[in-house]
Amino acid sequence: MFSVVVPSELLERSHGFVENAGRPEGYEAQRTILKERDALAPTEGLDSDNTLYTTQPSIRMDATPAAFSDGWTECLLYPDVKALILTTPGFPSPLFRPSSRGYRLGPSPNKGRGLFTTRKISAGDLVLSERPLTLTPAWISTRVRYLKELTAEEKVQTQIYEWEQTFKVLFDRLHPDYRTAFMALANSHQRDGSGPIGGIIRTNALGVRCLQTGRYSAEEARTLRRGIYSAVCREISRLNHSCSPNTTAKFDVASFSYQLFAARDIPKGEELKFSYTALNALAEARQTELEPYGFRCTCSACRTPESDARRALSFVFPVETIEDCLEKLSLLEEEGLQVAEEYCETLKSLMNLYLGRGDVHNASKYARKLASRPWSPLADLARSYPLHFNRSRC
Ligand SMILES: C[S@@+](CC[C@H](N)C(=O)[O-])C[C@H]1O[C@@H](n2cnc3c(N)ncnc32)[C@H](O)[C@@H]1O
Repeated sequence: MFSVVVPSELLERSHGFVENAGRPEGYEAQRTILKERDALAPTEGLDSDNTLYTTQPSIRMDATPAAFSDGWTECLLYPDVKALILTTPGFPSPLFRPSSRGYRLGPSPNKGRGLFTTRKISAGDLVLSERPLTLTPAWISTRVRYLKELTAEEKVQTQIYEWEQTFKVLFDRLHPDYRTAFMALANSHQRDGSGPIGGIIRTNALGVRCLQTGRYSAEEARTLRRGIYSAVCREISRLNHSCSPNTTAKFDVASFSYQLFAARDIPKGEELKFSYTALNALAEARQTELEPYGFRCTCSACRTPESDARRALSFVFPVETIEDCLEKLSLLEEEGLQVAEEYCETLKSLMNLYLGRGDVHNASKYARKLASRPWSPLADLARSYPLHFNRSRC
């Protein structure tokens, strides 16, 4: 008998076509997962290593999506994360929505379907907000007992099979309308052993990094995805990828929603896209990151030979003088990287440099620009500066 905790890194390997995919013979699972009836029940006394199925925010058993339009999320999470959610100030606050719907779902050439604007959307505007259908850990420690020594791929396949059983319980808890929406999403993991639910999660999940409770170090979160969650959304998961994205998304714990913002002005009819990869990665590294999604990116950054050098430079460019900052902003803009935190950092530097010169007019201009990037933690800082804000946009 062999007993192994399969590291999450192994899971990353299976994509594309895997020969002999599926559950290897001869293993015995020993997971314990808690199903919960009362979403508001305290978490004290629960085993901190066992995940919990919970509906958040708490709803009545007979709730329907039509009657409760803000929706709710079926979650699989560790008890300390549930405690963090329940004690977040304002939770569960109602969804914050744009004044009118400004997008539609439609066919996107060679990309399946995607979201397109139905009116002009301005930089910094909220495009949509929604509660995810599901929220699951990006990494679950699963101890599996084997009756024979397995190959590395067989271990991965066993783990994938186990995950599917776990996800199936979550899926069965979804409201029938949500189940239909979930199953209608794309699945790029049809031939690597992933089950139908795990495949959809792997194809569509957006990372949630703000549910860290201190159990894991920043390094563990970064390299092993410990404490990071995956949210599958009905709408935002429809966004296709671009290396120069015109939107970015952020999870808000208080309203328990994913929010999508326009990173720059977007004309009517343009496809909304966000980035599935690290923004500072170079073209070949981005293509490698995209392999599990089953496509090669052909966006303009991937087709422009000078892009790599410009992208690399734009992330290391100094911000010591006003001229540096303006040059850096224009490099990032040429790369279409207004969503990068580096862009916001540069706006902050400009604001401070102009303030240092006593130039309140220009300091205010960049403070306003920073304040209109609500996805950045620096936006609040800009709003708190006693500058001459006015209503005009910059
Ligand atoms: C999260 S889904 C995006 C929505 C999907 N297009 C749909 O029809 O629901 C991810 C999948 O969309 C497709 N996709 C996303 N971005 C793409 C791109 N830039 N080029 C080609 N296909 C893309 C790939 O099939 C990928 O596995």
